[in-house]
Amino acid sequence: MIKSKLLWEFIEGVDVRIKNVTEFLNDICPELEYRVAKIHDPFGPAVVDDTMQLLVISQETIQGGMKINEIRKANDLPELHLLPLQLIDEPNPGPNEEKKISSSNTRIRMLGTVIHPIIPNTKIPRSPYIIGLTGGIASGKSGVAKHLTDLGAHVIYCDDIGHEVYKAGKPCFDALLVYFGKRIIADNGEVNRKILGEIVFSDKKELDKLNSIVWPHILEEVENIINNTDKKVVVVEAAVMLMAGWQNRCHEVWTTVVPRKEVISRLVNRNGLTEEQAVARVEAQPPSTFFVEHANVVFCPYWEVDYTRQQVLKAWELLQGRIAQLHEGKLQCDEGKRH
Ligand SMILES: CC(C)(COP(=O)(O)OP(=O)(O)OC[C@H]1O[C@@H](n2cnc3c(N)ncnc32)[C@H](O)[C@@H]1O)[C@@H](O)C(=O)NCCC(=O)NCCS
Ligand SMILES: Nc1ncnc2c1ncn2[C@@H]1O[C@H](COP(=O)(O)OP(=O)(O)OP(=O)(O)O)[C@@H](O)[C@H]1O
Repeated sequence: MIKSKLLWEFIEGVDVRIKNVTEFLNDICPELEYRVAKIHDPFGPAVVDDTMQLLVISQETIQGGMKINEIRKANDLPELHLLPLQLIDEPNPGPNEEKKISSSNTRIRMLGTVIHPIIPNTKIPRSPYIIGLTGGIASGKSGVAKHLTDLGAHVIYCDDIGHEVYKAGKPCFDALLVYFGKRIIADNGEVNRKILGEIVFSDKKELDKLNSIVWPHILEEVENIINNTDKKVVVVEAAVMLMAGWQNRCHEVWTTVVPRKEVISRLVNRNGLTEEQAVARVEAQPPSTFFVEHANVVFCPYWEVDYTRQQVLKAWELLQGRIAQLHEGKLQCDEGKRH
């Protein structure tokens, strides 16, 4: 049920939420007798429990309360007295936030902030500071990367490097030709990515092989660029960051998430896929929760572009504070050379 909610990936597991509710109830009234129930549909025990008398609801869920009474009636149970509570206004709603106090607003406000603590990476030099930017297909990574470029970061696009490393004459070209054969070579003598894509995205074994050939060369090129930049912050944009284990070469991982429905509609509009093909592409990838679980900072490029920019600006300003702390010695990182 929670998957229909905005930024549901931030919602804690049901057991944690039950524990928090229980602690809250104990805190405000230790004598209270209560039972906290997990619900798997919009009604829960309210439609079957004959000991219940009263249902406390919010003004916006009155319809739900009436539906519960309808079902109780059909189940030969007495109707519940409905007690609607007034909604409390959000005193300072930001753009795209709800006008009432709500947990959606709390989740929106987490965007651009550190949601999982940053464990100092002592295996890489402290400068430049490396951000791994990842996320699912069409989740807005490139847009976020562009805002970061505007703010002064050096952005490395791994998709582009991936295309470069198997250009004719480059290190991976022969290896791909030997393994996949002439069928992947276009008339102009270059690798035909459309054909290669069709082969690897329909066969995991082939994708693993392609990755094993190409990833070490992408990483080498990324390290090369990092070693030669004069920027203080480098952003490595890679959809495959976490699958390739490149986060170990970063100080932080940032990710983008947008609702699944929106991703599918972008794939249909941007990539010209049918809805069925778009769903298949999304399902072939790790779920959005995977990216959020592994990320320190999350963006949701779902609304107007300027609002994405605001999320990125917030993250950037907070990042400057962390980098300053690192240089004051409050956070630890190795001084040594990158390897
Ligand atoms: C499979 C290939 C030939 C498809 O080329 P094509 O031009 O059609 O797509 P493009 O490179 O622009 O990638 C589009 C998207 O596909 C996804 N994707 C690409 N490679 C992979 C991969 N190895 N594993 C999972 N998803 C991938 C990403 O979401 C990416 O943003 C090409 O992506 C490729 O050579 N991939 C292997 C190298 C790689 O991992 N590159 C990604 C580095 S981030
Ligand atoms: N805030 C936004 N509002 C509306 N559309 C957006 C927004 N951000 C991105 N888009 C659109 O969504 C699509 C995907 O965005 P983008 O290319 O940045 O994603 P991506 O994660 O880099 O994609 P991929 O990895 O698939 O190349 C683009 O067509 C872009 O115009």
